[in-house]
Amino acid sequence: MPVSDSADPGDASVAPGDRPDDATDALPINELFYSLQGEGRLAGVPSVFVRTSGCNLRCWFCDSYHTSWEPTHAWLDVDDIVAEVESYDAADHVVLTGGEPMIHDASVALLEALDDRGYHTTVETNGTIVRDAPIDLASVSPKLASSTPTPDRAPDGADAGPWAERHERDRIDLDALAGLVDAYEFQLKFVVSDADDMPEIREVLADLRDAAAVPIRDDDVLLMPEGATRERLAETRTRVADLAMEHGFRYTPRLHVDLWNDAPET
Ligand SMILES: C[S@@+](CC[C@H](N)C(=O)[O-])C[C@H]1O[C@@H](n2cnc3c(N)ncnc32)[C@H](O)[C@@H]1O
Ligand SMILES: Nc1nc2[nH]cc(C(=O)O)c2c(=O)[nH]1
Ligand code: SF4
Ligand SMILES: [Mg+2]
Repeated sequence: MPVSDSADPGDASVAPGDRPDDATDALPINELFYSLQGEGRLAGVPSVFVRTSGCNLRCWFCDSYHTSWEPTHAWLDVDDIVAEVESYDAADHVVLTGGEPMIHDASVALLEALDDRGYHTTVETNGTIVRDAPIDLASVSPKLASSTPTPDRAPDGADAGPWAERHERDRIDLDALAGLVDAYEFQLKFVVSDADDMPEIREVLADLRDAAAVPIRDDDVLLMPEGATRERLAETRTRVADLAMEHGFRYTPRLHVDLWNDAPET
């Protein structure tokens, strides 16, 4: 279901002005669709994707530009989202993603409603916000320095502007990361462009192992090649696979890019 219509000015969240007054349990939804989980330890599992709009970060490479740099969405009540999810009869997994789904209070109500109906829930999150919700897999993708937008490195036509500083300030929050790994089944999914990313991954991991109460195994750590197109993935995936073997971490493909070139609703 394509549901993007109203445009926003592109601040951290979505513009409050276009939110219906009675929308206590509503979410700004950019798209809702049925596909295969393309990433991580559940890659290949048929899943319904609920993509919220609005993000507190601005990765230069964001493959969901219309939820971050230029957010678009329609406001949907949680009940209506659940009904749409239920219309995909074959699915028993739901992936809540964005944008950053954890910036929205109503994500908790949605996850509770999905849990009540027996769905397995994955939340795709940048790991900067912790909420208490029924999450079966916290798919945490901490953002490295190489994700920070700069005047030379921003999506086409976008102005990194104040986001360079803000993204850099907010992208790693060790307390939030520790809160997530302590509370939920988790995977840590790092977007990797090249070998220069590895020292920071090892540093974040060492700090997180100190901060967390639970063990973080090397196979909880996934290296995902940076690339929103087949062409770009062809440049990154083999070197990222080699890095996974060299460091003893897990590699994750991006099946939806291989299969559908990351077209909308895939
Ligand atoms: C669009 S984000 C939404 C969830 C959350 N904001 C986050 O970043 O984890 C979904 C996933 O796509 C990854 N991602 C975004 N752009 C990418 C790109 N160009 N190449 C590889 N992974 C990318 C993110 O790191 C995250 O794991
Ligand atoms: N097929 C498919 N799998 C995905 N796994 C995580 C995604 C996301 O954008 O969060 C995603 C996505 O956009 N499509
Ligand atoms: S944190 Fe996620 S949604 Fe936000 S800009 Fe980065 S990849 Fe895009
Ligand atoms: Mg995606």
